[in-house]
Amino acid sequence: MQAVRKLSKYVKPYILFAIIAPVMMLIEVGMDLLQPTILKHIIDDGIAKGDTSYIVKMFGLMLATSLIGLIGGVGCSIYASRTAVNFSTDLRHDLYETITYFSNKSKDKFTLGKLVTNLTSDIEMLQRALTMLLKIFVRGPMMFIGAIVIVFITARELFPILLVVVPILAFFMYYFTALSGKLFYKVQKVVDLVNTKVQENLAGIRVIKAYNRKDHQIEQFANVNTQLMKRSMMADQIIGVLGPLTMFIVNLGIVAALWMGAIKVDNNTLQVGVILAFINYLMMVMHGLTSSSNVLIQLARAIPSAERIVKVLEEQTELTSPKNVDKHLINGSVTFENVHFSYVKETEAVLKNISFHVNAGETVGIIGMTGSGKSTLVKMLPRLFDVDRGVVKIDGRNIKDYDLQYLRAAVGYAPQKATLFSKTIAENLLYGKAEATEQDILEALAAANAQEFVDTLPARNEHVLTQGATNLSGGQKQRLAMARAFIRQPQLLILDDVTSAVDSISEKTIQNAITSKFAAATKFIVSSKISSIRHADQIFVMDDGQIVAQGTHEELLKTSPLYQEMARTQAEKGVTVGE
Ligand SMILES: Nc1ncnc2c1ncn2[C@@H]1O[C@H](COP(=O)(O)OP(=O)(O)OP(=O)(O)O)[C@@H](O)[C@H]1O
Repeated sequence: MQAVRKLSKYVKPYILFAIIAPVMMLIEVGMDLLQPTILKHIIDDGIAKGDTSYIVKMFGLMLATSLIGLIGGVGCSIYASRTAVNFSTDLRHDLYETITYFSNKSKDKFTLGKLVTNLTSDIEMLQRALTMLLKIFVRGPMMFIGAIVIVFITARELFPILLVVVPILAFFMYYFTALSGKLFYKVQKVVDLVNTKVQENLAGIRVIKAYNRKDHQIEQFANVNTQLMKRSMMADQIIGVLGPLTMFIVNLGIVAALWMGAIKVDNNTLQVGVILAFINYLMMVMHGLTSSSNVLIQLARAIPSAERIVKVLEEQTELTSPKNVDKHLINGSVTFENVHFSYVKETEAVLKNISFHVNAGETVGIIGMTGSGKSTLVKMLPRLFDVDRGVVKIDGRNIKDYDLQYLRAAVGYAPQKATLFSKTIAENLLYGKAEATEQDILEALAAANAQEFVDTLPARNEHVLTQGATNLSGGQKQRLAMARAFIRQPQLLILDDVTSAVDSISEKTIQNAITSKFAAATKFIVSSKISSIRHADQIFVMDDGQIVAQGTHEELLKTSPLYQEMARTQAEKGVTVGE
């Protein structure tokens, strides 16, 4: 419930609509409540007495109240949906923004499937709940209370029936409403699982096909799908009992009213119109209660959604950016002092006691076994993750003391996995530098040795990439990702294993371009190939989260057994280690 209160601020800008909607609903309910009484008068004072002009007058009144009720109902629907749609649009916007600013740790914590559920079905659930709340929350109780009061005033002879029927109805409504909250919470959990599975399977569809795991994946999906089916079925069936059950109780009430009424009419102590009006009001009592309970069920379903959304909105980004810091020009010298880092708290560190200093403009090669922490080390520079212990400094200043945006603007980072967007090549490069000119784009593409293949595409720079850039080869993707880092003209250039899928001739061209065009930038080149880093000013050899050796290519060939081993195996495999 606290989550609902926290989200109520999103209704505030539309508070006027949110007030008008229930007021309009009051008008509709008021008119609805008048109908049975008018009917009673038509029967008892008009038809029974043969007073035609009275009957016509009452029909006119009935029509007028119906029309006013219609205006109230339509008005309520319009304003309720205006409030709810605006509420959900604003909330979706904020949620999306929050997720965009998530730290990588937060992104790993909330799975993609959960975040997609948050942005789609959770918000939709809240929108529906709000619409119902504004439309029906007034209608239900008003109709319920109004009908009871009118029966007490106009059909007191049959009032005892209400005294029996209403508590029974109320008990069942309460019971089912409480139950539905628990049931739908369980359903939502499986919806998360289904979304995560869909997301994962679709993203990895090529691997699944290549490894002939289609049947296995379909079977896995079928399992979660069956779980969802079972839980949804259980929830729907249990909640589905409520409707017929309430109708049954009301029917018993009608039978009792007819029986009691018939005796009283026979004794001339009751008029027929009163019985008819009572039956109508009894139905209204039931509708009032059912719609109130429907709103409560919808709210109960929306509460877990609200809680999940609030959890995302309140996720503390561990990365904080200091305010109003002076933005002196970044030169690019880098110092790591006793840096420790682990992705998951209380697990073995991925970076252990890393210390080094790199002068601005130097090239650092990072090589090591798979999983030794190379990518993790370079991710500390643009603060994709923050160190657990120790300090990372740029130009002698702790990177946490830099404005985050400013710091990142100085870094050109081409990650190991070339993530490109389903936009044109030019637009993808503009992610690196929004204000880049056509000339900048051409130069960046040339430096990444990508111009040649881009020129062969029919629309060249305007060639639209598919989602995940599946219409490019691995090496082409890597070259575009590199061009995106180059176009920034960064002070710190980080290339994380970006030439693994690039042929050796192209790699040589790229290396030459980096040396000539980015002479002033400090360059971190992660690679598993010695040929990619052998000219670096310093090479770090990493093993199990530590820098186990450091020096130039020639020095390491003499001093580091691990480096020697890598050089030997790469030479045996025919990988060029030297020129
Ligand atoms: N997001 C993450 N969450 C948890 N653990 C992670 C995450 N990313 C990497 N790791 C773990 O951290 C360790 C170091 O990973 P890292 O990617 O830095 O290695 P690497 O040396 O770059 O490997 P490779 O050469 O295979 O790219 C590995 O054991 C890996 O499983």
